[in-house]
Amino acid sequence: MPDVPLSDSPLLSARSLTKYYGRQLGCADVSFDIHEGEVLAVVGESGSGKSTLLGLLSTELEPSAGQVLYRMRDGETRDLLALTEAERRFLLRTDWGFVRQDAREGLRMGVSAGGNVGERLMAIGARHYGNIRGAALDWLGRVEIASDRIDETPAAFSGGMRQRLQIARNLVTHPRLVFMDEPTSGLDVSVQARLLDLIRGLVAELGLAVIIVTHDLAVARLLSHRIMVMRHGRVVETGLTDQVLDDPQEAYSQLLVSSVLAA
Ligand SMILES: Nc1ncnc2c1ncn2[C@@H]1O[C@H](COP(=O)(O)OP(=O)(O)OP(=O)(O)O)[C@@H](O)[C@H]1O
Repeated sequence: MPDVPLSDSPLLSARSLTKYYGRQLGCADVSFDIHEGEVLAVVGESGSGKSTLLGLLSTELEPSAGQVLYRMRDGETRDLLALTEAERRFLLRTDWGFVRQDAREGLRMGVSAGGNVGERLMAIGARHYGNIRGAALDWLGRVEIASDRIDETPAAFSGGMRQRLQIARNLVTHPRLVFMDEPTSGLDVSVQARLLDLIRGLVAELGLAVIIVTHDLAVARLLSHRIMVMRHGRVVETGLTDQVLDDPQEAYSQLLVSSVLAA
């Protein structure tokens, strides 16, 4: 578990977030705070509402009720629903990252690796080709992608490399908050371990706040300070990761931890 000093006021606060898809409940009454430098894992079985929650927090989905408050870079805390389109774009392009399970959704598959990283910089106004390429090279190095692959498209990359490229693309703008949706699922165990190591190192080094959705409790254990267990769209239990995993209080969390449930 990374050891990072935490700041005083929350970076993001979810307040009674609720989402219905028609009559189908996505998630209900979810509230929590996250601070800079803090990693929160959201765990639960398939259909428990994890992706819905991530969609609400990142403004991809509109809540049926509740709100998300976010402390902007100027220090002002804002209701995400009340942001202008330009402010929302700034968050999505600069202050937030989003690492997706399927790299094809998080990368531009027809654009070179260097272009994938450089594009995020250009979106925030970088224009100097040499600087952009330099920053892209630097970030490819940090995620352990050899510099001679910079002009290749991610279509030629392995699953692990694609995820590392997604990380570089997201982190190049120095976001404060990164959403991760099952970033290591579907990869071989050894590739997963290397990726988790990399994520863990970068998160600690950069003091990132991360909200990571995972069905894998080992991933939650390795990366997160706090854990939130969800079931049927509701939060069942929340607490420090080691406490919840070593001594779950709720019957459902006990089942989840004891692997009785296929999470
Ligand atoms: N677009 C949608 N339309 C209707 N119902 C949806 C939609 N998206 C999700 N749901 C429902 O909302 C509930 C929560 O789903 P969600 O995808 O958030 O769970 P999850 O924990 O992320 O699951 P998974 O791990 O399988 O992605 C489920 O009952 C699901 O069927």
